[in-house]
Amino acid sequence: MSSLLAVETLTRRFGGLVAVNKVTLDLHLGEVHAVIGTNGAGKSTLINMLSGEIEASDGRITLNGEDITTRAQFRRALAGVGRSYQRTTIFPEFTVLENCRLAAQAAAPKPWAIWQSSQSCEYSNGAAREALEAAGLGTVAGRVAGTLSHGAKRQLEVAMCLATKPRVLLLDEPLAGMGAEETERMLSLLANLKATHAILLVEHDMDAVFRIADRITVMVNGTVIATGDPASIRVNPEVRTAYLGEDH
Ligand SMILES: Nc1ncnc2c1ncn2[C@@H]1O[C@H](COP(=O)(O)OP(=O)(O)OP(=O)(O)O)[C@@H](O)[C@H]1O
Repeated sequence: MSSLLAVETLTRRFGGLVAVNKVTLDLHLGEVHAVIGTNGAGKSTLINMLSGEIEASDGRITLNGEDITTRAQFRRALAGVGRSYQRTTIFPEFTVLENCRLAAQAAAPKPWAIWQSSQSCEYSNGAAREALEAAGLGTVAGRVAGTLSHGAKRQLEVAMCLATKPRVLLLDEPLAGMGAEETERMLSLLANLKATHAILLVEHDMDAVFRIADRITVMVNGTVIATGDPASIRVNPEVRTAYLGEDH
């Protein structure tokens, strides 16, 4: 299977600290690839380099075989790399649909359309509605976003990401702060989305990761110590010692 997004020896230094050290991994359509690691392992830095928020110090990122290592963030988004954030990025006073519509418009193929009222923009409306349906929020499109539950807000963030029509989804802790029911909803959403997307999932909820991931990459201090399917990662002695502890 050819990879949609590939990372080769990707490195990021902050002064003397090597936050991400020669990381190599790839993302495939139809796969959830989870990246796990203790606090400070370099997971967010990795996602930030993939989305184009921060520059790589070294290494290469390719999207569909094309080198995008130095491509600006908005150009990567247009090319199909979408991300959600650890922090909530929605506008609480706007409706669910409006939030999605703004995300769609910002990533519209016609950037000049930003001057057009998003309400009357057919493209943004269509993309927003489609994304809300896919994220299971179709019935709350008219609700003011700030009144949603925490779990629904995280779903909205995924919907906003979907509204940009990405092929690659970079998800930074989408389950953070969720209750059991909300977690289930998000996991079934991800299971549905993976058929049409390549998904990178950074997540601290290990039970969820081991259930949903097709592949897991384990990072310690910026370096990948193991990559494999959940069964092989679960029994990997180095991973158990470095990260998982004895209860997995
Ligand atoms: N802008 C920055 N300037 C300097 N150091 C940074 C910067 N961003 C991250 N770091 C450092 O890089 C290392 C990796 O951080 P990063 O946030 O990527 O880890 P993480 O695995 O995402 O952690 P967490 O699970 O807590 O979110 C840490 O030591 C962090 O302090």
